[in-house]
Amino acid sequence: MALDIKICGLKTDEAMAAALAGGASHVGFIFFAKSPRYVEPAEAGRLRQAAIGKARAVAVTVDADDAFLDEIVVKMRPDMLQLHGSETPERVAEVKARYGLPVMKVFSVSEAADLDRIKPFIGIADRFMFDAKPPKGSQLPGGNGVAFDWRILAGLDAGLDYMLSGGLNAANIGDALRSANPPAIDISSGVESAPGVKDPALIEQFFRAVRAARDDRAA
Ligand SMILES: O=C(O)c1ccccc1NCC(=O)[C@H](O)[C@H](O)COP(=O)(O)O
Repeated sequence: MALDIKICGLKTDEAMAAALAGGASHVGFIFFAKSPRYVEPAEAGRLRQAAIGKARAVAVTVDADDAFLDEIVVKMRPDMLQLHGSETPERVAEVKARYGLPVMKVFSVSEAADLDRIKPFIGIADRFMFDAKPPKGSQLPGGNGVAFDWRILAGLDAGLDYMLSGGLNAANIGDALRSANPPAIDISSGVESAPGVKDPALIEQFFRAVRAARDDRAA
């Protein structure tokens, strides 16, 4: 089974090139002003050109209003919207209808009971993302480089389409894939040399680690 891989928080041509060279299926752009990964919608629109025909460009927003989403959709032309705030099922449905784009709804989790929160979104969100809860005091709902216990995902319905996210890196991706066998993964801090600074060498190393883990499983 193909594994989708999203590299999130891209801001430079070099990082985009490394993500695409590694085989990213998705590239993510952050529209949350407090994030060190924030990009202006027009700049994301320029950067995402390199991904056309290669990877899906994802706009990551946090409880964004229609005016901001309109600007992002017009200037960036995303292939998908990632809703990383406390959007309700009604809001997810509204966003999908307004833009006609697939929506990925994010849930921060730490224990199996947290997974029940997806129930009202089934049939509305196109995909889910499970990320770690932000550490106390963090200003960011995502991109914190913190992992959760991936084993809680093992009980999910086998057909559920989701991305495993939170604190992944080249050293732990093998464990994550073995523990949860997810259909897709997402990474940001784990391929950075400093907050918001993507390192092409770390991106390459991450893809190598993913391939090695998958080769091990196939052997
Ligand atoms: O990355 C951010 O700065 C960010 C800010 C606000 C909302 C979401 C954000 N990131 C979303 C992502 O999809 C990240 O890739 C995900 O949270 C995992 O991040 P990390 O633990 O650093 O790999």
